[in-house]
Amino acid sequence: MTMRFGVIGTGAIGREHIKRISNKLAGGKIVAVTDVNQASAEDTLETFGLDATVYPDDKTLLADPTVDAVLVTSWGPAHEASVLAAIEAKKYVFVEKPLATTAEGCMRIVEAEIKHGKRLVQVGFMRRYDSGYVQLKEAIENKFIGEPLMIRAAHRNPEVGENYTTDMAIHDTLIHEIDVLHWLVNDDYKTVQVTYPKKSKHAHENLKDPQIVTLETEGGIVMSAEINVNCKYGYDIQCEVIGEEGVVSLPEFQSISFRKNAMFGTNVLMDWKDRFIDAYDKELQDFMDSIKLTGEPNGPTSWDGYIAAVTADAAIKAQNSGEKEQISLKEKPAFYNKQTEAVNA
Ligand SMILES: NC(=O)C1=CN([C@@H]2O[C@H](COP(=O)(O)OP(=O)(O)OC[C@H]3O[C@@H](n4cnc5c(N)ncnc54)[C@H](O)[C@@H]3O)[C@@H](O)[C@H]2O)C=CC1
Ligand SMILES: O=C1[C@H](O)[C@H](O)[C@@H](O)[C@H](O)[C@H]1O
Repeated sequence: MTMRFGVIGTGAIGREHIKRISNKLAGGKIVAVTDVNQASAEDTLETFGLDATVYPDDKTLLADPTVDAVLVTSWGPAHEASVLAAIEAKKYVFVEKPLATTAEGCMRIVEAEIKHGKRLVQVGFMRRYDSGYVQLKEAIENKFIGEPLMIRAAHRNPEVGENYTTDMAIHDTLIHEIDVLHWLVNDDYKTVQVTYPKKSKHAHENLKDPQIVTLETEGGIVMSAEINVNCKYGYDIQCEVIGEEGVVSLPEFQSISFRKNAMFGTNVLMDWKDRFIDAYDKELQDFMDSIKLTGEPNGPTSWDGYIAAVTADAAIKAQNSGEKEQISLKEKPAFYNKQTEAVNA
């Protein structure tokens, strides 16, 4: 049975997902698209050879009985309304981060999903499908390094535009580390603090860059995450877990090495599309496969989206206070307690 997708937001990642569902993954088909920029939606039909209907907005797209599931790949502030409308329409939803831009918005989605009675939503925290992070989690779970004590992470972009703000470093960029780091160690966050090293000359006037975010978990693990969005040299994601008896680190992205002009080196990627290309494929294939197999998606849940939103809110508070801020989560509903493994990790 082919899963028929409607796409809400045909921009950069929306097009990446249209391409992979149409040309690479098994079991999906794009049957509907919409974008507030209608020309963008129209353009996808020819660009990707889609046999799909262009709708004026998410509501009319969701009313299409041939749509089984939607991809919410619009701007973050638009996610909550589209996800709630999809749940109301009893459609499966794959939503790119953030689930919603506020913790309250995430809770509205959690409550709507619980009221519906079964999981419909998967959040696009794709790093949980990245083979490097999966290997880190296996090493930790197998006690290969003993108990994890500390984590050092870095999220480096080559550069960002003038529209990129200091708080985006948290809710748009570091949100990936916020989700994946507590998942790695299976521990809840307790506090967060933000410090600002010397400002990079490449950071625009109104941006504090780089930033160092220090997270502490309930179990006492201390995580230091560097956000550096004008590093110039590449798109570079680092993660090192220091344990009682050893250290495990993300592998460098696979590339040939070279010897030339008295130099020895390897290539560094410049774009997130390439660094996590396999993880994007796996998360969407798992979304389709697990729904077909169990009737529910089993990737990152709306509750994971809530945890990320609460933590990001506290980190943004810490950006402004300079203090160690508490991270206070509501009690996790039993509805989200079912442990699941990716169907095709
Ligand atoms: N998982 C990941 O690694 C990544 C996730 N993202 C997330 O994906 C989302 C989209 O990001 P990009 O594709 O980079 O942005 P983009 O700006 O390239 O595309 C967003 C599209 O959504 C459309 N749009 C905005 N509001 C809409 C609405 N209410 N209804 C329909 N269409 C609407 C815009 O016209 C635009 O075409 C963001 O939430 C972003 O955080 C983006 C890049 C990477
Ligand atoms: O979600 C993303 C991308 O995946 C990159 O990791 C970030 O650097 C970017 O800011 C964000 O939009």
